[in-house]
Amino acid sequence: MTDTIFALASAPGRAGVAVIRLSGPLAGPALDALTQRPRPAPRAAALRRFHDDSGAVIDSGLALWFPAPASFTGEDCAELQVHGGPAVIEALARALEALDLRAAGPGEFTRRAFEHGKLDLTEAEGLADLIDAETEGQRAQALAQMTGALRALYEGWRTQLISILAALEGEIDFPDEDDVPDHLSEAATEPLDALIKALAAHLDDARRGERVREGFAIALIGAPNAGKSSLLNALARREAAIVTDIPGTTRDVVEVRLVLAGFPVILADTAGLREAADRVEAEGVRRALARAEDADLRLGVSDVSRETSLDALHERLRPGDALILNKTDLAGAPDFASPEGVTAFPLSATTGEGVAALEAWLETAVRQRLSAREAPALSRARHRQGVTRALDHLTAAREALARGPELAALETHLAIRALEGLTGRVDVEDVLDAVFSQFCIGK
Ligand SMILES: Nc1nc2c(c(=O)[nH]1)N(C=O)[C@@H](CNc1ccc(C(=O)N[C@@H](CCC(=O)O)C(=O)O)cc1)CN2
Repeated sequence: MTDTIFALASAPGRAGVAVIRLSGPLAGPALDALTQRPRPAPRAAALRRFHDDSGAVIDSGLALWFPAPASFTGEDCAELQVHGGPAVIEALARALEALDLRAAGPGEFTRRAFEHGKLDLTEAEGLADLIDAETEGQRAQALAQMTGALRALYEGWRTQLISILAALEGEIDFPDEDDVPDHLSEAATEPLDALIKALAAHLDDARRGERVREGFAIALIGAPNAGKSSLLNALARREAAIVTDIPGTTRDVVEVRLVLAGFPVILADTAGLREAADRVEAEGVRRALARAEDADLRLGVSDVSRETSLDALHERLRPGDALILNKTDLAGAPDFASPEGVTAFPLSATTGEGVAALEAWLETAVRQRLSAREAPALSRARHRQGVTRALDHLTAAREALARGPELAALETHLAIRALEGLTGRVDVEDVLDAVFSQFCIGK
């Protein structure tokens, strides 16, 4: 028989109310034993006293009963909404253990919901992301995924592939020598081409969904003492990085997290780019360059009161990046050209003059690059790998068509399997373990 599990579903610590959730065949009997009263009507809250095995009252609170299959997990479930004190929760946990229930591990409730078909793997991931969401953009993306946006997309592709596969298999079973190429082109070529296009477009999204989930990376780069750390502090509105007038003060990468336009942003200050004085600084410069390379957007910072040529900095910037002409308080309005597609911002990180204009521009840039589109975005490396694998098999299927249906059918079948791995239709035990172990206890 399946274990019956319980867990604190609300956050641990003192709180107004704590929610303890039960799932499994003993949920109903445990509720009866704790309350010593008739079970509440399904999904309706009832005020009850909760007793331990000696009959002593632990607390009074709300009891809820969710009979299978109409529950979050699809099993019999119950909820105890009690006073949120650590001793209350501890005493209830001991009473539940005495009734043969066991404490749940991370993600166990959601895993049971998945196993009972209440949600697919992408929806479970969306639920985990919703719990982790700290910004509005993350919340909106996670909610869409939790309510089936990616599931619908991947299941839709799978359905189309199944009819393509049926056409190819029909061709294998009943070959019609005369018009095989025609038949195949009608039944498979065009739909395959359309799907290849759709999967490629889904992948070619500048990693938008992953950026929303993990953070949009902005790197500050420039010569030593150009004012990168001062700018980081000005944008973070706190003294996150050490600022001195000694060139080479920042040796490693310093990160701050910001929210711009409702999206998470990781702003990284890096070591100044110059011939390093020692091995530690050299490593700092190497890390600075690597960070600049990987960032979604670069802010090239220059000191216009001292620097005479920005050529070296220009080389590191790409269209869409910004050139910061810093220290206008010392130099006045600077006269430097910026590379093609790079926006220049004269400002003073110390006085704050011009910083608001940069902030407004950054906010627009992040919004433009990360805002939701009509089609849902893939949000994890797992999705990217699965869709890439499906696309590779579809491309192989398309190429194989010219040589008859057999190989094309095999490759189409493999593409279907790749999509089924994404939604969790085919059990991939290690993938399930990886997904559900990221959940908190009680979810
Ligand atoms: N107190 C409490 N609040 C909560 C949850 C919970 O478990 N308990 N949730 C937990 O995540 C979220 C709500 N999600 C839920 C999802 C499905 C069902 C559920 O019972 N589904 C049944 C019946 C649906 C119906 O009555 O229409 C089903 O799908 O069959 C309950 C909560 C957020 N708030």
